[in-house]
Amino acid sequence: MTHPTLKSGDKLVLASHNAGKLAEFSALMAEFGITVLSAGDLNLPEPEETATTFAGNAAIKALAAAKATNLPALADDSGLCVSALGGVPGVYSARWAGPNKDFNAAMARIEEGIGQDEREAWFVCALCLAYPDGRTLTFEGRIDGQIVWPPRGTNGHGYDPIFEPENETRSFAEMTDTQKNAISHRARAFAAFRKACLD
Ligand SMILES: O=c1nc[nH]c2c1ncn2[C@H]1C[C@H](O)[C@@H](COP(=O)(O)OP(=O)(O)OP(=O)(O)O)O1
Ligand SMILES: [Mg+2]
Repeated sequence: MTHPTLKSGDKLVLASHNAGKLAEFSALMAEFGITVLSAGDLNLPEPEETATTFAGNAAIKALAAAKATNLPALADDSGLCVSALGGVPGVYSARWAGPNKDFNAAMARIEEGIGQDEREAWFVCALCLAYPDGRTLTFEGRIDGQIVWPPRGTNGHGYDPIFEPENETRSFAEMTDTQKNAISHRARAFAAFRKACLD
């Protein structure tokens, strides 16, 4: 075993205000004995996500939380990239849903922008682990698939109802948390984080 950066009993701040992500992380983190505190529990502000890359925004969020709490912090920046839209909404995925988090409108906007035979899309997740002293480690995961219409399923969050991963017949929203966590962009980024920092 190499030197783990986090061990059982350590505290980790999950620097996300997104309930759907937090539910997925709590399942992924369950077996490690790390005490997870969320940004919402700690009343941490949501920093502006001013970077143009997922990794850049994950670092902004993780560093802000680590400095505010004096604890290591893990942030997730993620989004849905649509090939026919040149990779948009991408880092703007949350902003497309607006302040009221209207993902029905955001999903319709995607469908309106693409044709019947240009359905290719992928989810990206960048995870950044930051320490109060400013050190950072970044990990990425991606899953390819296609945009389906109409939206299908009621599980999950965000754009899950219109994303069908490749080699699957169900959308993410038709899968259980366990099924999604076996293949998702977030799970793939988490596996890299886990290998470097937890195992
Ligand atoms: O597995 C996913 N299934 C469906 N939709 C997803 C997923 N992963 C990211 N997404 C979409 C929705 C989310 O709103 C946006 C990420 O934006 P992003 O800024 O990283 O997250 P956020 O603002 O919701 O919470 P926070 O920044 O506090 O972690 O991309
Ligand atoms: Mg955000």
